[in-house]
Amino acid sequence: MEGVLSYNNQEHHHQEQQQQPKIKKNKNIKLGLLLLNCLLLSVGQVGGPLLLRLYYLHGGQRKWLTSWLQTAAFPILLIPLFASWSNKSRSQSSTNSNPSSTKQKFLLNPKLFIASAILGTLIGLDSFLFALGLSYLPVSTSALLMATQLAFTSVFALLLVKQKFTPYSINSVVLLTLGSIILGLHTSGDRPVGVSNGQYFLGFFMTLGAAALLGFILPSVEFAYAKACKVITYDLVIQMQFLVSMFATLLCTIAMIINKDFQAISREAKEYGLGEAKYYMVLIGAAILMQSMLVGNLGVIFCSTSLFSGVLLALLLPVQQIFAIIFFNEKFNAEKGMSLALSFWGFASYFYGEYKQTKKNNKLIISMTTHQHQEFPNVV
Ligand SMILES: Nc1nc2[nH]cnc2c(=O)[nH]1
Repeated sequence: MEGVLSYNNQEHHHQEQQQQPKIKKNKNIKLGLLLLNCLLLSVGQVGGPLLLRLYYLHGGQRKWLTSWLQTAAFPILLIPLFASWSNKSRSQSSTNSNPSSTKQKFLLNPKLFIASAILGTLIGLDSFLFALGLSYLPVSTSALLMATQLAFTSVFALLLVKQKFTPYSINSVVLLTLGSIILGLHTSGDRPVGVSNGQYFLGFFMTLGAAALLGFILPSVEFAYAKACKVITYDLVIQMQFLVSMFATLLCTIAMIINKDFQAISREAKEYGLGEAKYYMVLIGAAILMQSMLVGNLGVIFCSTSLFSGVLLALLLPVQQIFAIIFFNEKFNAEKGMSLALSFWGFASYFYGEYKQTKKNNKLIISMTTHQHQEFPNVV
């Protein structure tokens, strides 16, 4: 008996040793994916709205066109999708493994398909609200209203995915919200020229609506992943991103057709302040960057949580202002500096909380494994 136990112990130890590098490798892959998605989200969220603003600044007026641009670059997702498919079929043919699984290219079940359609329609609507706000409001007011986005995300994350809050994450939400409010409170760049009272208030409520809607969408994505009844892989996430963007683009395309926006593009290009070629470059650049933002967003939620994605978006608000200072010669003032400092502090607080939690979880796993190993040496 003792021999069997010690044999099983040895075997268990051997398997544990074998699994450890695998677990570590998976952890590293997930960390790499998280960093990549943070980068995609950051580049898109800073650059995309700046290019949309550049479109409005030099004569662009089409709201549904700018909404459409926020998701229309979704066909570029076919590149990673085809790369992954061909990679899989190559590795399967080389190992001669189950050929039927090669056919399983479409990973979404009906539940996820419906979720993607609903989320896509909501994102299309959010894009319109966001685009309208961007055209009627000064940057400062827009930032002030966008400050509420993280609060909305936190509340919906609590309701939908039972997000656990720690003193660090609460501190982070408060600091980041405060940072964005300070950003909005400076009154220098008030109502843009040519914007009427009515348009100003429309922009105000539309931006608030966009903040609330995205605050709802982010935890809903996490909710959809959790309720999918399926293991969520990154391949599946890209397929979902493709569908979500496709449905959002469909909504905006219908609105553009009704509004006769497609016919207006060439006319607008000819009259654009920076010239025709730059007009198209701005549109294409905005579309690619906004797609990058969406892909990064859904990816960050997959690797982490919707709350983290909301925290990152809030941090990027003052960073966007810094880039506006660099590229649009906007003024830098004390409020912008203070907002940036508070946002970095909030972000650092969130990270420290996560770091402490991960350390605690790791300790718990180690002590549980050792305990289980001592109590049930035969259990692998
Ligand atoms: N609501 C909302 N929509 C967006 N679309 C692109 N960026 C944003 C954002 O920060 N908030």
